[in-house]
Amino acid sequence: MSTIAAFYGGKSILITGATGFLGKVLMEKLFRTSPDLKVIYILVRPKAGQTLQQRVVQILNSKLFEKVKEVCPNVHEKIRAVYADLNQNDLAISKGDMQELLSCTNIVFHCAATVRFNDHLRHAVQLNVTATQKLLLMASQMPKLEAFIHISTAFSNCNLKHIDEVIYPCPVEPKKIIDSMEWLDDAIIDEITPKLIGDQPNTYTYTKALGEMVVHQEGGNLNIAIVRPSIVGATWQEPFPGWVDNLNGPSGLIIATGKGFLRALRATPMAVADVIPVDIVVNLTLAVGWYTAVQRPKSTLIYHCTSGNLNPCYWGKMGFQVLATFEKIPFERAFRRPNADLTSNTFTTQYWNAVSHWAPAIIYDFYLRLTGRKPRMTKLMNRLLRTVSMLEYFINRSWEWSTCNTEMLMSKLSPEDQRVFNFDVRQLNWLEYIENYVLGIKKYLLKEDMAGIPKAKQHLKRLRNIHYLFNTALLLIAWRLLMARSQMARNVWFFIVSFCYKFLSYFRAPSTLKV
Ligand SMILES: CCCCCCCCCCCCCCCCCCCCCCCCCC(=O)SCCNC(=O)CCNC(=O)[C@H](O)C(C)(C)COP(=O)(O)OP(=O)(O)OC[C@H]1O[C@@H](n2cnc3c(N)ncnc32)[C@H](O)[C@@H]1OP(=O)(O)O
Ligand SMILES: NC(=O)C1=CN([C@@H]2O[C@H](COP(=O)(O)OP(=O)(O)OC[C@H]3O[C@@H](n4cnc5c(N)ncnc54)[C@H](OP(=O)(O)O)[C@@H]3O)[C@@H](O)[C@H]2O)C=CC1
Repeated sequence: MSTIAAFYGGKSILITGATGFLGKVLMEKLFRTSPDLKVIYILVRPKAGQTLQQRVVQILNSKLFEKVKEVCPNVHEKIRAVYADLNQNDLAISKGDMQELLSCTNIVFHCAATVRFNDHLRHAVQLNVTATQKLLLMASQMPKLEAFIHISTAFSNCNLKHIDEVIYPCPVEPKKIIDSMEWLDDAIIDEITPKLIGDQPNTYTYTKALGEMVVHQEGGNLNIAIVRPSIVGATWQEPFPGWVDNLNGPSGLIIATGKGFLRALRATPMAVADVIPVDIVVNLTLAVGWYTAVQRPKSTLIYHCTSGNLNPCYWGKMGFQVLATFEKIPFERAFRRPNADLTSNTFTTQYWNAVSHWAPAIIYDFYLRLTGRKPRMTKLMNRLLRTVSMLEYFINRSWEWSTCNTEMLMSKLSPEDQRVFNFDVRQLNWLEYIENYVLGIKKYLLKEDMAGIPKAKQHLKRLRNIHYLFNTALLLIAWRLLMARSQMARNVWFFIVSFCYKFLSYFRAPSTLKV
């Protein structure tokens, strides 16, 4: 029997961000391995016209939870959705709910965050810093609390090249930032944001670093640990390979490449693609929860959940494998054939942007206009290239994360726990993982049917023929124009034609002799 699974049995667990990518996989694993847990409280807000209950039902009815429903048939009774909005100062939790949470919770997993790189600083601070502060305050009033696990990111200190499992000081104290957000107006915040974030690339990594500092400063006597995952990708093994349900990290760019929109990317092929499967992150997080509660380490331990130092994959290799997978498993209704280049040269990137992104988009919009339809490709391209520019920082650099605490924890696990809560990234086969990732995007994100693959392949063949035809026509037109204007071009043309003629006559002569 797994010690970790047994530990969560009978426990009341509070999860924030349970409706997010990581939160859902965390909840699934908890129910699957510890079906006898008492209750999982999830802090949820209504969204997109759905009530809390509708959101929970939607999650439970998804493919991700199919196995859980077999192992834990009464799973719906064990989830308690609590209305909360972490954007509000009091978190908008009702008095009754608050009392229940305070008196019953044994473990807190704080996953909620805004992960948007370009979020307004006020909003990012509210969610990633102030809400963390409020949750710590709540946790300090929970008499039965055994551990508080905070999910941060390995990129919270991405202004450094080598990152240890420690909290680095912030140039401005989080408390001062929180205070200033209360009285500064949006325009002034916009103005000072670049100065405040300094050498951090965006408000997300900046506020995640502030969030860690808040945990460090205001954790008091709580039993706290911080997990820092790198770029979280689709599931590796559990509950099944390739599950993913949002565009974050590489997923959006894989779609854009597979659909033929993205044909070139400013990325360093030899930079480490520090992607980590979401089930590895979840297994580590649950092991950390157990260890923190049972061993009660004297200080707050930080765990890096990264792949680069133990089993590195590079952006070049990843791109190559993604393209190879499209040969076998193409996406439907592609705009162009998937074929992209990675280049670290800015000039080449601009050239490819003009030739491979803007030109086809403008031509296609022209065609749409001619056929009486609304042009949309240039707008889409604009958004795509803006997104790409936001991600470029992370695909042109490599970082080194030390993983001493993570390795220490692995060594403390029994062989059974190492199997059930496997977070050994050395066992991951990248080629297989990437193939399953692309397949998972097709199935679970794009919701495309596998039966449509032959048709998608035919569509790509048609696109290839159009591509060849278009290029040939373009070449002929260019040549015709050149011939009309340049004597030199005419001379070259004459030389080529007479050479071909002589070449053919040479072969014709012996064959005529034979006859
Ligand atoms: C041999 C060689 C062969 C070579 C072959 C070459 C082959 C090449 C193969 C290529 C594949 C392999 C390479 C993969 C590279 C991966 C890089 C990953 C780096 C990630 C690092 C993460 C590190 C930090 C990790 C963390 O700790 S954080 C967790 C990660 N956090 C995020 O990933 C948030 C990202 N997003 C945003 O930050 C916001 O989204 C924002 C983007 C600002 C827009 O923001 P905005 O302009 O305001 O507009 P939106 O409305 O948001 O979006 C506007 C529209 O863009 C859509 N869209 C949102 N996102 C994405 C996204 N990703 N990708 C694509 N589209 C996206 C959205 O759907 C909407 O489309 P629509 O619905 O309009 O059609
Ligand atoms: N994805 C990645 O690549 C990485 C993620 N991380 C960290 O992992 C954690 C989880 O990320 P991930 O699952 O990918 O992110 P998602 O964007 O998928 O999920 C974010 C979660 O936070 C919730 N949330 C956001 N705003 C509020 C609010 N005002 N009130 C209540 N809940 C709110 C969302 O709820 P709702 O559904 O209502 O929007 C959602 O459940 C984050 O802390 C992130 O920083 C770290 C490294 C990489």
